[in-house]
Amino acid sequence: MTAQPAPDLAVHDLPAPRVDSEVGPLRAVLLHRPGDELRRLTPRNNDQLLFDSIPWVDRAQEEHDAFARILESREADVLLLGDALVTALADERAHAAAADTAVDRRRVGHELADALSSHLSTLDNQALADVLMAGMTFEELPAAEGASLVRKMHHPHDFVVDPLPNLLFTRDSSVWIGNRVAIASLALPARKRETALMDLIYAYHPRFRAAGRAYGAHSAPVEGGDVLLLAPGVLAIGVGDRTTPAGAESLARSAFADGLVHTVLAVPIAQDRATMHLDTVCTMVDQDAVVMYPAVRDTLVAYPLRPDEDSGGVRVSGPVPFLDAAAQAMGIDRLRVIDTGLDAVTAEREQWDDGNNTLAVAPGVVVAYERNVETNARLEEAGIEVLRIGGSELGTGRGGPRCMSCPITRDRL
Ligand SMILES: NC(=O)NCCC[C@H](N)C(=O)O
Repeated sequence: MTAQPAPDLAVHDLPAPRVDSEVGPLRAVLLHRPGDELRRLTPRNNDQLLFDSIPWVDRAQEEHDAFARILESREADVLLLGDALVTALADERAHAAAADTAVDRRRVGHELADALSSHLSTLDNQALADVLMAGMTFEELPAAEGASLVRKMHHPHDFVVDPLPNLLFTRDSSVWIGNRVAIASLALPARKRETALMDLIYAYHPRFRAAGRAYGAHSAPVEGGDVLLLAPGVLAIGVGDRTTPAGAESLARSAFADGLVHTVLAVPIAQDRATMHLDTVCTMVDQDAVVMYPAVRDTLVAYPLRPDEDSGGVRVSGPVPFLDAAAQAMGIDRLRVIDTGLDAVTAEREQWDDGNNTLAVAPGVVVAYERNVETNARLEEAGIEVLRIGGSELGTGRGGPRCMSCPITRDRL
């Protein structure tokens, strides 16, 4: 079996992939509607799978549907990752490669690996996509497959293929810079396999066939939540819990080599769960404005990187204050900071609940979680339009509207 042809896609009617900023009007975006992978979370595995509690899945889906509707109401075409994966699997090469991305021989042993691979190859596109996203337990593997020692010794509820509950955070696994896509190299074991799924989608979905790649999925870790396109030609890359210095340097090298940017600011951030990515403390809300966690406002620094014309490599300077370096690279007098400026406890609570993690749908218009009442009020006082969404269940994975979205096309400013 079993790749079935994809339905005809009117790919030419869709806006061409291209992202030059954080705030240009959003025209196409990749989201992931949370599904059965969230139903795998238990109090025993949620820490390892990077969730802080057990989400109520039906409600999470409702919250996510409302998020998608808001983006559509602002003229953004919403592509769902699950649909994109099924479409990609319609290509026989993707279907054949998919089993390899799911079968970990070291873990399941050679006997079972072969049986599992051949079982996966018999699945239709939708069923295979479901396993790739939601994983599979030993008890779900048909009894006839692989009566191995590994199978006998595992509990029936153990995973033979791990679920990927963090697919929800499409921001982290790929990033568009100009007309190229960088597939992230995710740092933690719970998310590493997301890279392989993004690789299949970008290689085999008809919509992305012409897309060039930047960086390399097997380079040092870079996660998209750390990558902010401050202005055309200017990237900020957070370096901390997830993205490593080597990852930032290798993305910079690649973006310079492709002529996508002229400056990269490598920005050290604390290696804590609360600040796992740069976009947990700072996101752009307008062409010249960010919302920022006050605790980092005056301490954030940057190491500016520029192409070294002589060596063809990367020249580094700094550290210098982040806000100054950003304004200079962006060619503006100053970067306006809407700091959440509240009392320290409220600011800390709202930062934890992704108050700083907004998604701009146009300059001065952002989507934000409604629960961050004080931060949203400060944004509105500063003239930013705030489109509120519920996130009580979505937020259990510690990510907000920016984390849950990968812009594919934004209009140029
Ligand atoms: N850009 C982001 O901050 N993404 C949120 C990712 C949350 C996810 N549970 C993780 O720990 O990777």
